[in-house]
Formats: sequence, structure tokens, C-alpha cells
Amino acid sequence: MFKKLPGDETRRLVSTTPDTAVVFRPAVVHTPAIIAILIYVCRVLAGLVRLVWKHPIALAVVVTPGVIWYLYGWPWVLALVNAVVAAGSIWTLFDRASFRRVITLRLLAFWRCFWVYRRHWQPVMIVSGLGRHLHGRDYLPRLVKVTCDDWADVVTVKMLSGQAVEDWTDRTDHLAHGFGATSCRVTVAKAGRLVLTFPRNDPLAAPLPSLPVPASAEVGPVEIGRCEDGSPWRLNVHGTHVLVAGATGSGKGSVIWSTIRALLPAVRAGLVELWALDPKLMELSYGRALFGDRYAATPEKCADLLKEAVRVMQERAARFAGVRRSHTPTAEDPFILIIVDEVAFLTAYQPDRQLRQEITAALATLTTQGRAVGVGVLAALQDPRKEVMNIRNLFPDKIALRLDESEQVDMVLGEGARDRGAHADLISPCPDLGAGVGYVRLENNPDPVRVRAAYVSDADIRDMVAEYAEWGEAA
Ligand SMILES: Nc1ncnc2c1ncn2[C@@H]1O[C@H](COP(=O)(O)OP(=O)(O)OP(=O)(O)O)[C@@H](O)[C@H]1O
Repeated sequence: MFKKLPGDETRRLVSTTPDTAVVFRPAVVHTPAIIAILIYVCRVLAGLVRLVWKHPIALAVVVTPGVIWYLYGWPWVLALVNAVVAAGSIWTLFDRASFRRVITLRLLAFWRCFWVYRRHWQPVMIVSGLGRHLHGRDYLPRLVKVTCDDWADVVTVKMLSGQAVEDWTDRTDHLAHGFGATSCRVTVAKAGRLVLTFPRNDPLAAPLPSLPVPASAEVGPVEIGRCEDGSPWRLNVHGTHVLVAGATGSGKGSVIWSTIRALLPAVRAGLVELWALDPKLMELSYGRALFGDRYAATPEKCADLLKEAVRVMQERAARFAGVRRSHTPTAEDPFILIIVDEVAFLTAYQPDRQLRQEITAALATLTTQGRAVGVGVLAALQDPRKEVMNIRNLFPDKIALRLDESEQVDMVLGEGARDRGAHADLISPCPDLGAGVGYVRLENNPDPVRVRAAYVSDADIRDMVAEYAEWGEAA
């Protein structure tokens, strides 16, 4: 009777006498050789059709020389190869970028699809738990296509039916290391399809020197560093509020100073005012001449400056009511950027309870009502816990630099940010490798973007003061 049971049925066997061994021999059905051969031939034919359908150009590149050789002899093949190389060289000479886009990156994608992804697909999927090996068959997510851009491989995947996006975001480490990349980012392309991004090289690996001060007055998004795809990192401070969180030495200063640097021409043009709150008396004091009398270091003066900002904000709100709904910086109503270094000194560590409450209330008022009337807050802090900064959710844009714990990433960037690839807790503590590196999640984009702020050195700040401060170095 046991001989007739198929594989899984053995699990249901119960032996009432434990010392009695149950001997099980699965039924073996012999497939006739002709059927096995037919199945293999069908598979090979289907594979060939798929190959022609999916890679016609690559196939043509391989097959055409063979056919020419066969029909006309090898000198013609040599002539063809020479002609192709000459055409490619001329193309590169005249338009390197389009040659790279149309030829180099496509060949690279073809090669990496074959050599990296297809070759390792089955073991990586099975070991990471994203695929299953059941009853002798592999059930794997489908590798749909691989494309390459200048810095990363972009792999489109069809998930197995019943899989959730979290199944993939939980395994980004397995995927990254399985395919020889340092990280993996998961985004949803459409229902059932994901796009995995594997960086090939890291444009943020080396520190970036300070960027040149813009030639013209800019109040819109200002360039303060570089994104991981090599494009400029533009931070918007007008019309929003920005919170920068990072452990000590993570490079918060470089975000603040790069922003100040990019706004200097607009400050000179009278379109922007920089107000600085520097309770640590360290970061901003170095360039305090840039802030004129809008600089405060003691908690009392910080509270006064914030109250003054609230007053200006309310006065503008009363004037703008019913006339305009958004702010355009002008000499009469410049954009006011309130920069707060280590905001927790004022909202949590301040022993005077009354002062602490006044400051928190002023910051909450500014962050809830300020952006429409041209008052923005750029605040930095080390510890993002709610007890330390209970108004952190009032900042629409957040930047997470190196953080001490993985839980802090979602505290700063919002639920699910770490799962989506914002590994701010894994950023190197070595300043050359990790200072100024972080992740941003902007109001209109749920996917975190890895960025690095340019480093504004003390000498740069001195130069900025000498050139842009109203009172120059004398202040
Ligand atoms: N963008 C950057 N690129 C390279 N190195 C940087 C960058 N920013 C900062 N550093 C280096 O890291 C050190 C610490 O930076 P910084 O003082 O800005 O950190 P922080 O986050 O403000 O720290 P703290 O909270 O203790 O003030 C700097 O002295 C500098 O050497």
C-alpha cells in the first residue's frame, strides 16, 4: 500500500509503535526515452525562438560575419570588421555621448545581463528566499530586462504571483551582494513588476570640494552637492522647511554651509535674508558676519530672534491675505531662511522650561505657516527621537546623514525609508568616505535618493565672509 503513495503523502504516516521502522519506497514511473528527447528538443527550439525574438541585434552581430565568411570568404569579413571599427571611431570622435548611450551602454547591458544576472539568477533567488525549489522544479521571479546607465545597472523583474514588494525590500542586502554590487534599490514599476537598481561605481566615494558660488542670484533649488547618479543635488529651501539629521561628525555643517554659499548672490541682491541660531556656538559663529545682526547664540536671543521671525511672518500673512497665495522673493519681502544648528539644544536640552516651550511654539508656528509667506527653516540635529524633536514631522523635506541606529532612519525619513534603501546607519564614520553623505526623501518622491554635500572648508567660509559680509572681515 505504501508503495502507491506519492511523495508528500509520507508526512501523513503515523506509526503507533515508535520502534517500528516504516519503510517507504516511492513509486517510480519511467518516462519513455522518446518523450524525454521530444521535451528537450522542444525546449531548445523554444529557447532559440526566444533568443531571436529578444536579442535580434546581438544575434545579427554574431551571425552576419559567419554567413559572409561562408558565402564570400574571410577577406570580406575582415573588410566588414574594419568598416565597422572605422565608423565607430568616427562616431565617437564627433559625438562621444551618443555613441556611449546607443552602443557602449547597450553592449554593457547585454554583457552584464548574461554574465552577472542570468548566470547568478537562480542561486541568488533560491538562497535569498525569493525563489522556491519545489518537487524538483524551480519557481523563480522572471528577469525581464537589464539596462545600464552611466553609474548603475537597472534590472526589471516580474515578481512571482503572491509576492509582496516587502519580500524584495527585506532582501536588498542579499541581492546586492549576490550580484556583486554595494547596494540595491527597489522601486515599483507597475503591478507585479519591480525595478532593481545596482550601482556599478560610486560617484560619492570621494569628498567633493565646495562648489563655486553661483554667478546669478538663485532662490529656487540651489546646488549643494551631488546625487549618486552623478547629477547635481539641488536642495529647495524656498517654499519648504528642511531638517538635517546626523550623528556627530556626519557632516551636517557641509549641508548648511553649502546652502548658505549657494544663496550668497541672492543675499547680496536683497532677495534672501539669512537668520542664524547657533546655540552650540560653533558651526555658524565662524561666518557670523554673513548674518549681520540676525545671529543669536544664547537661548534667550534665539527665542527673541524666532519671535521676531513669527512677527514678520504674521505681518506678511495679514498683508498677503486675499491678495496672493504664494511668495515670490522681492527686495521688499525677501525670503527669510532661518538656520538652526543643533535645534535640540533649544527644544530639548534647554533647562528653562518656559524658554523651551516658547522656542518650540515659535518653531512650530514657523514650520506650519511660514512657507507660503517666504519664511523657511533649515534645522540640523543629532538625535531624531520624538522626545528630542517633537515637531520633526512639520518639516516636509528631510535629510538623513550618518545615523547611529537603523531605527532612526525611518524616524527621520518616514515609514519604510530604510526598506526602500536608505541605509543611513551603514554610512562610513570615516570622514573622507562618509561625511556629508546621506539620503534625502523629498515631499513629492517616496524613494530616498543618496547624495553627498560639497565640503565647505574654513578657508572657503573666510573667503565668503570677506567677499559677501556687509562688514567684511572686520565684523
Ligand atoms: N561633505 C563633506 N565631505 C568630506 N568631509 C566632510 C564633509 N563634511 C564634513 N566633513 C569632515 O567631517 C568633519 C565633521 O563635520 P561636521 O563638523 O560638519 O559634522 P557635524 O555633523 O556638524 O558634527 P557635529 O554635530 O559634531 O557638529 C569635518 O571636520 C570635516 O573634516
